Amino acid sequence: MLVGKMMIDVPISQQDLDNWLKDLNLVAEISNSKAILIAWNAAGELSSMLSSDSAAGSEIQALLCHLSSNHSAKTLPNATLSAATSSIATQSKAVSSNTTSTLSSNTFETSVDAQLAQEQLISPNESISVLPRLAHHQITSSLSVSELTELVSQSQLIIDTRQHSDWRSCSSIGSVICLSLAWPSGANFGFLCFYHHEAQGVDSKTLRLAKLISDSIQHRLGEILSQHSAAEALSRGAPSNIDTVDLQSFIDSFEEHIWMKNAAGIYTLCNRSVEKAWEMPRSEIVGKSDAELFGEDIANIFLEGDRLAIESGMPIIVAECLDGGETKNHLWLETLKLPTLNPHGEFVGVIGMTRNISKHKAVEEQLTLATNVFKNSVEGVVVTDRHGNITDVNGAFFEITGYVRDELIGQNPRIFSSGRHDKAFFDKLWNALLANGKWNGEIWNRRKNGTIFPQNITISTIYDEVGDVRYFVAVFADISAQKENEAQLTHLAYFDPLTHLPNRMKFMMQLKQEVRQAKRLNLQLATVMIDVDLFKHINDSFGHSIGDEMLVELAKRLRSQVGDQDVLSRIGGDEFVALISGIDNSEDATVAIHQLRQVFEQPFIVSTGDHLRLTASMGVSLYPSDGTDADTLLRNADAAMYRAKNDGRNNYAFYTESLTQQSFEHLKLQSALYGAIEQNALYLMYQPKLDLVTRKTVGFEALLRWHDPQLGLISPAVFIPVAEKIGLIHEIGLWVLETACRQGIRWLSEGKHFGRIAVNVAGQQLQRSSFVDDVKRVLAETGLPAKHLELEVTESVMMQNPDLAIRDLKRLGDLGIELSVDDFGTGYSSLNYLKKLPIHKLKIDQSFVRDIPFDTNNTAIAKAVIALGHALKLDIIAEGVETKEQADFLQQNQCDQAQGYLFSRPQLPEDLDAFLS
Ligand SMILES: Nc1nc2c(ncn2[C@@H]2O[C@H](COP(=O)(O)O[C@H]3[C@@H](O)[C@H](n4cnc5c(=O)[nH]c(N)nc54)O[C@@H]3COP(=O)(O)O)[C@@H](O)[C@H]2O)c(=O)[nH]1
Repeated sequence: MLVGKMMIDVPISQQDLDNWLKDLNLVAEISNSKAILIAWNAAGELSSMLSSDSAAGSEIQALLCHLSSNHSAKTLPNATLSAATSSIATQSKAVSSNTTSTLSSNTFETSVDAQLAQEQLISPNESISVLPRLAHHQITSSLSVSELTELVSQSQLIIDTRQHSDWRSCSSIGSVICLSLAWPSGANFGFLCFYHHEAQGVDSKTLRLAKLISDSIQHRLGEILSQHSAAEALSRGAPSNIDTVDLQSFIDSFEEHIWMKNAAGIYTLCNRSVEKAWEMPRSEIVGKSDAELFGEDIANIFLEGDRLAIESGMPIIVAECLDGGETKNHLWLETLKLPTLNPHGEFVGVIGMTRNISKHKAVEEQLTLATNVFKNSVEGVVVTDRHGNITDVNGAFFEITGYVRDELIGQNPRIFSSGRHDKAFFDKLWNALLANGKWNGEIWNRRKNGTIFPQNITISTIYDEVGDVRYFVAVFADISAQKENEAQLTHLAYFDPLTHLPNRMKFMMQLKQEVRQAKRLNLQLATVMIDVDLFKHINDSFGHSIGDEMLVELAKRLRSQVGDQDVLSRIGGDEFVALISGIDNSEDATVAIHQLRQVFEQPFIVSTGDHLRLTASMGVSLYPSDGTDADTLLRNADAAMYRAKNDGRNNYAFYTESLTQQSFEHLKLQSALYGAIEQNALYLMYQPKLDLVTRKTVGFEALLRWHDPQLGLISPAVFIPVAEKIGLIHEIGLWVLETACRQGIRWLSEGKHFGRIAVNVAGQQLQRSSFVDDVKRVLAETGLPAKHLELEVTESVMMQNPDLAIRDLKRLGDLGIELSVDDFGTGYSSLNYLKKLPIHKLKIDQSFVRDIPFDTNNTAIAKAVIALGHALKLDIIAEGVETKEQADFLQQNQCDQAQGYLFSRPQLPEDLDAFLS
């Protein structure tokens, strides 16, 4: 059975109020008590208040406060309580504005004064203010009328409030009767109280009288409701009987499920949608209860919704979820439940209109899920509008970037720019994003604290219904740790953990790359395999940790001996391999080997304090002569190394055996050259230079000679390049200059005229920044006037760095030294530079002098050089003149000077008297 306690909004006439007040006064008088009637409208507002004693305001207030505080103390937290007095006054105003419920003379007055009086009357005084305050909403909604009535009916007759736990605090009331008043349907109307300030003041007789009045009022309420319903129906012009067939057709036309249950909860009506949804015909639905149709669990859910609607007395919307079991989806229903009354105001049942909102719920669930994913994602998420302005970011984003929300909303993501990517990168990104709707890649961005970090980021375009760009969503992960791990793994994969040198795999990659480049640029390479001799003995005798120490130190030493462009790798326990690039021939490789071998000259001082010595065997293969691919080069270097080992260790070998021989020669030469100066093995010879017209001596060229006790006479054409390679050329060059200058001084002191002594300057000498100062110092130290000195610099050296040459040669020229371009015609001279160079003379290379005047090419070149030199106002000297024909030709073609075997071979100074005047 459904129980209805709805609020009913039917106005009460003044006449009825007056009559009820009279009854109240009468009983109050008979029983020597005070009476009060309080009524509510459908909105839960105080609509009528009748009192037998207009002066009993504080008692009424206490009564109200007591009832409400009693309730609110149980159900409402104090924090929800708000100032009450004005609210009660407002209620009074609502009462006064209702003309049908105007209060009689001994009710509260409706005039403004009376309202004010009432406001004062129910304003909190000292004693009341300690009670919880009564707010409008507490009476009207939080403390519902039904609850209040329930409280009232529970305490029908309290003869001594001090003995009653609920009433003990209400000190102004000694005894009280409270009766609830209801409409015929059971809906609350209000309540009736008789009270006395003393205990026992209200007795059972008063109770009987009160019940009489209560019954009378309730009876009258039934009549009022009937009259009101009839009048309403009349004014609407509604038919008294609804045609049920038409009604059925009407409700069948709705998609929603429409049904009606009577007061007993039995279905009396349903539409076609219900039949379809419940998969049963109307005949099986009508006449049955929810429990009969659906079983107890579902029935309870439906009945709970009905109960809420009936209790509230108003249409309500309830959402009901029916469990679809494990295999099926839940069914979500949203039902508008409307409690209905008959014309007599009696509850007759509930009308329901149900929609299936499962789809809506599913979308809602998806949204909740998406929101939670967004919030809780460990990846940073940033959303921008189509202009790129940030509209949302998630928590992970803050954690990763260090920004807070307010700093980001409305900003453009370019504030994270690290500067690592150029415009072309972002152009590509945007093109992909706009063309494909998606872009994924790695970006370096900047945190708020300025540090930059790598992200793996996916940017997606979100379009609206018409396909226009609405948002961009970027989801990214900070991959700093991943990058570090990758770098560590790469290092582990490609580098030796002990020495941190590239390992075999890395070496092979580099070797392959170098071979490709050497092929392209026509270069040569040397691969040097280095195997430490008998390293096992070190490990066995001193332990592996000492062995490791020595390998680390050895790696360091070897690394310091190879160039920045060269590669040094540890490919095995005691095996290293060096890749030397930028070599022109096997001699260059020999020089590199010599340098590598030097690292074994010093002992290795290990942590035990021991001074240990190592030697190594080395094998060399050259690209392209010993192999044109990486594998072959390494294999052949290895084979050469084994040959060196077999030859007694502490040795080296070229893969091509003849090169090994050459290399040994070269090394011998190299070693011998180191001691040549100290051993006085170097000396100078002088070759006269003559004026071609007068045939008089104009000078001598100083030519270096080396006679080694073991190796014999060695040509400067052989040892000067070696001296350059091993860095001895500066020392040797200075010795030549000093020796030539001293010879000049000697001749001067002997009164011999020699013109100028010409000294050859190697390229490396000129490149040295101290060269000009060195020359000045030698002139100063020897005392030779600069006008007796000439320096010969080859054309190719001058043109290597013409700007530097111009600067230094000018300084030398300013001293009074004459400058000649040696081997002219063998290199490429820029005429532009040539005319800027502070030079005095061009020397036609002997290769062009040979066979003139018979060789037409050389003849033409010689003529051209003479013409060019003269055009630049330079003297021309021809070298290597061996025949009279050559001399005649040169003379006829205005060549100024000549030197060569025709006139004299290079000779010792004491043999040159014939050329000195
Ligand atoms: N940096 C230095 N280079 C030097 C020095 N001394 C010599 N050199 C250079 O070595 C190259 C070889 O020199 P050399 O063997 O001395 O040969 C010179 C002459 O002896 C030779 N010559 C002279 N006349 C004739 C000839 O009629 N026929 C012929 N076949 N050879 C002849 O020519 C060389 C001249 O050299 P240069 O005038 O310098 O071109 C050589 O390049 C020397 O420059 C030194 O102290 N420092």
